[in-house]
Amino acid sequence: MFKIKTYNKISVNGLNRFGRDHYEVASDINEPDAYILRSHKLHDESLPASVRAVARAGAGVNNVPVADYTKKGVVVFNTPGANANAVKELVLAGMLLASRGIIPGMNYVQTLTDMTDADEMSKLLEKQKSNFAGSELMGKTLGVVGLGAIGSLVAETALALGMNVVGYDPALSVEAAWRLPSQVSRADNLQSLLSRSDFISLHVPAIEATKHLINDESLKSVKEGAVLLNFARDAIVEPEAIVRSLEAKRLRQYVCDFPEPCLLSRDDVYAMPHIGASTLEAEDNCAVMAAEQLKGYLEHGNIRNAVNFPEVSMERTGELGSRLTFCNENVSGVLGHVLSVLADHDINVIDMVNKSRGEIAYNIIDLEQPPTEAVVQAVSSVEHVVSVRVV
Ligand SMILES: NC(=O)c1ccc[n+]([C@@H]2O[C@H](COP(=O)([O-])OP(=O)(O)OC[C@H]3O[C@@H](n4cnc5c(N)ncnc54)[C@H](O)[C@@H]3O)[C@@H](O)[C@H]2O)c1
Ligand SMILES: O=C(O)[C@H](O)COP(=O)(O)O
Repeated sequence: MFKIKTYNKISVNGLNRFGRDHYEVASDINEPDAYILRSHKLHDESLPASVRAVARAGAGVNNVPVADYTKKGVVVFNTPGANANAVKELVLAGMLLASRGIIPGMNYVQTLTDMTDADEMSKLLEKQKSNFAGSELMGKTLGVVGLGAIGSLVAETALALGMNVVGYDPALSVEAAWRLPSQVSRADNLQSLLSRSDFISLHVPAIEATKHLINDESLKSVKEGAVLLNFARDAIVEPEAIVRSLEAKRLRQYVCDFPEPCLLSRDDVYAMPHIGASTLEAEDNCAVMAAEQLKGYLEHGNIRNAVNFPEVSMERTGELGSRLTFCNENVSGVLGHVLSVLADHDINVIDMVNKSRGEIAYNIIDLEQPPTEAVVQAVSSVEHVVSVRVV
């Protein structure tokens, strides 16, 4: 029986993937084997020794102390791309809201509650509507910072609307580059993108390198009257610098999914309560993907879409309970040492895989027979071995 502790509201379609004959799933559970969560912040919480894996049903893992968990041999998963379409659609809404007098126009209409005559109301609205005129997206330039799962979809949609798209992503993966429409032109640096764009949309992770990427200095490069959209994370922008740029009428509008106190009560800020991924579809996609990844790891030791461990998977060759998995510090000699422990105990290896990522290595070894507790203890005692499981 595996125990899964949930944080946040996780889609039931995802949680149902954990068959209750083999899984206990609850928000309040002792000695869990794994967590499944969304934005709940784990930094200030101690981690029970029983936890072997954490699945973030979503993209950003800045709410998880990944480096610390890696040292403890805890695998951290996310669900790449599973909520990208939801965010893309909201970014599109954000661009439209910033281009047309939709919000002020609708707010104005709601002030006319004293009017009783429809003809009179119609005449008034026809007279007032010029106050809410806007402009079109077609022909404007969108700068996309970060061309991963969300950024590439935003770029594609903008092109379909007749916009020009310029992108900046110094860490672009080969896979992401293949996904990118060829019409996206490449900016050599952030300044170049900012100076060319009427709309700027941020789609980078919140990591040390992106902290306050948008600050007083970078905002100097922004084209006068540009709109900045931040559906990525609060930490990527310095909010006071945004306010200064809006006051100076350099930025025309800031549209974001991460409100902060200094941004409130301003007509030039449209702030949403972190709803980028809050659609039925995205919540299902993320939860199902997170659950399947956890199951693959807990039941078979396979790792798919971890942010801190290598991608490792191996067909089972032995019976249930005869697969040994372990992770170790990525130094030479550990695997050899473990294999000699197995040989010393007369245990034959049927199949194995060993992969590393940064400072960690991970191994799956299928054995001819289930290892005894003494064997597991002996493997756990090998220098640099961080954690061992039998599945
Ligand atoms: N508002 C929401 O509800 C919501 C939903 C999903 C994701 N997000 C946020 O959006 C981020 C991106 O999500 P994604 O699914 O596209 O992730 P992703 O990993 O597919 O893409 C991120 C891209 O950013 C690039 N990047 C990294 N550092 C960069 C830098 N300094 N400058 C430019 N590009 C850089 C990476 O190379 C990658 O291509 C997430 O990390 C999360 O913080 C928010
Ligand atoms: O990084 C993400 O996937 C988003 O910010 C979504 O967060 P949520 O799952 O809390 O809505």
